[in-house]
Amino acid sequence: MAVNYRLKSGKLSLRTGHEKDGDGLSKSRIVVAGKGGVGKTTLTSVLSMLYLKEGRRVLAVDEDPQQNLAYSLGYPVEKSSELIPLSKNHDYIEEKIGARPGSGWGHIMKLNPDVSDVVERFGIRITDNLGLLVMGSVVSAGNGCLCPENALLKSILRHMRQRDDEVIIMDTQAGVEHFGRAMSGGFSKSVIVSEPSYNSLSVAVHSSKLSRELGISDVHLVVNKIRNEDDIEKSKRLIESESFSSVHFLPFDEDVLASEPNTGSLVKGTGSYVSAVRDLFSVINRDD
Ligand SMILES: Nc1ncnc2c1ncn2[C@@H]1O[C@H](COP(=O)(O)OP(=O)(O)OP(=O)(O)O)[C@@H](O)[C@H]1O
Repeated sequence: MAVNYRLKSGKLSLRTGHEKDGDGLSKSRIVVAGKGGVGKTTLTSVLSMLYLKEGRRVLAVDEDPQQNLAYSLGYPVEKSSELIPLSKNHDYIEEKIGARPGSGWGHIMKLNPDVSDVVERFGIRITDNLGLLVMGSVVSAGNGCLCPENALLKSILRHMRQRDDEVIIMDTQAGVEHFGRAMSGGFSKSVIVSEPSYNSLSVAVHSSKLSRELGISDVHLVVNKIRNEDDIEKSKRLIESESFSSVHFLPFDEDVLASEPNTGSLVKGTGSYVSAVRDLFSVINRDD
């Protein structure tokens, strides 16, 4: 099956805010976005593991309310009650923002608090080189509610410490608010995941435009769960109007479903999905 097709019109390596550490290794910050259920968490997890295999440190950030990234990375499901997202940690929110969620109006909120301690205090160490921060999200009718939870999440992305040679990779909820937060947090690349359907690709094209408008211009598209050549041809037509840094087609692979919830076994294998993700991995890191 054809995978990792790259659009001729695609621009490569437009980057902003891309830091290098003392050894010249890139301090990448990657945001993974897309419609619900398209495969964002699985991909975030497999990419994280590929970075680990290269000897990099990874801080995986879960901004998806489904909160499945932990299990996908190997955190025991039996310990789920210990996974409290930061958006629900009311004591920390009050300590940093000066207001408790749900405490009503009339408080003066600190909008730029020092949250550089967040990874040390609340990060979950899954392995020596793999940390996880479960952010959670704020469900609100409109975008960007001015509530203490949102103020905290925004500050965390802006100020969380990134260690030398560490990659930060963030799994997001469906929607677009996270691009604003990611940009203010210095994210340099977005990986937009879609299925090969009209609705899903429309969201992907819209997300790509927003990502660029909000300052993240290195945008890679992943069309996941490809079952045949028709899926590829249809997808190419539907994304014609948009230019991506690269476009990748990942096959539908029963092994992915069988591996749930922990993607560890996938990465050890040579199945069609993980092989295609390895190609994606080398393209998104090509210029780092
Ligand atoms: N290439 C693939 N082949 C087969 N199944 C896949 C593939 N990629 C992901 N899946 C399956 O699709 C389902 C959704 O995947 P995942 O949870 O990663 O998506 P998501 O975008 O993070 O979802 P949500 O938005 O609900 O958090 C899972 O059951 C996963 O195993």
